[in-house]
Amino acid sequence: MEKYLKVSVVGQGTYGIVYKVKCRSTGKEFALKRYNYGVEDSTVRELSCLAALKGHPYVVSVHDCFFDEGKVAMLLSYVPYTLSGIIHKGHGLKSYHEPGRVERSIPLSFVAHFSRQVAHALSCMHEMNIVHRDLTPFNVLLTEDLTVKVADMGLSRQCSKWMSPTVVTEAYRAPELFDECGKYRLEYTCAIDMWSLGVMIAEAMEGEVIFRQRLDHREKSMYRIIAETLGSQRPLLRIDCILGP
Ligand SMILES: Nc1ncnc2c1ncn2[C@@H]1O[C@H](COP(=O)(O)OP(=O)(O)OP(=O)(O)O)[C@@H](O)[C@H]1O
Repeated sequence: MEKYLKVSVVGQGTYGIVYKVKCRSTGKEFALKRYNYGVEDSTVRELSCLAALKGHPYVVSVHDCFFDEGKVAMLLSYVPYTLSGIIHKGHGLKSYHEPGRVERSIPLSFVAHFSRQVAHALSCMHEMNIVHRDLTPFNVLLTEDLTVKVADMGLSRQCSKWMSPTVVTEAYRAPELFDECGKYRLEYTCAIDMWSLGVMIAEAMEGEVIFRQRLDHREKSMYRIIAETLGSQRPLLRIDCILGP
């Protein structure tokens, strides 16, 4: 770790803290993800999935793994933007401005661009029978030139018949993970990642999180929110935005 200087904290999640660090000799920037706990299942899964996907153009690259202050730490390429930041704050979108288009927060060309790259990464993972299980706009990172880097594989694993159902951040969780009463189901496939991708595409098109508790609603199960949103009068995606006038 002496080789690197911690510059700032760039993220904090359930499993660890992520620092921006600088190599003392080359000045090159990296992200250092230091896990909160010892060598847990999630640590091993994340490392083995990232190792299996090493070299994939749309998956974050891992460069090294060592101990930092007694905890396991992983050195990753530093990727400055999150898809969430771009959708909701427009970070990094300058090069995707389309003159003459109806004003919207996210140009359609960018939606097509990120969807294709995330789908490419998922297709490669699914071919290896790896399911990501936590695909959200916070875990889809983008470089300065807006290349997608899928990150956070802490919940990723080899797909099998029965798996833990308590996965994926609620708003992006596929309906097959729970039933109408909100009870969890153990049987699902890699298809849950495709649902999460679809929800992210809808979020980018609409500029807001699609499946969420509304202030005027009483507490509802996510299953109900999904059913009511998809069954509502208002079309979720405006087809005129896709096809143009
Ligand atoms: N390679 C990276 N470059 C820059 N920022 C990163 C990188 N990896 C992660 N981050 C930032 O840190 C945040 C948390 O990282 P990550 O999702 O890997 O941690 P986690 O503890 O597994 O989180 P979660 O609670 O979502 O499971 C990300 O949302 C992102 O903002």
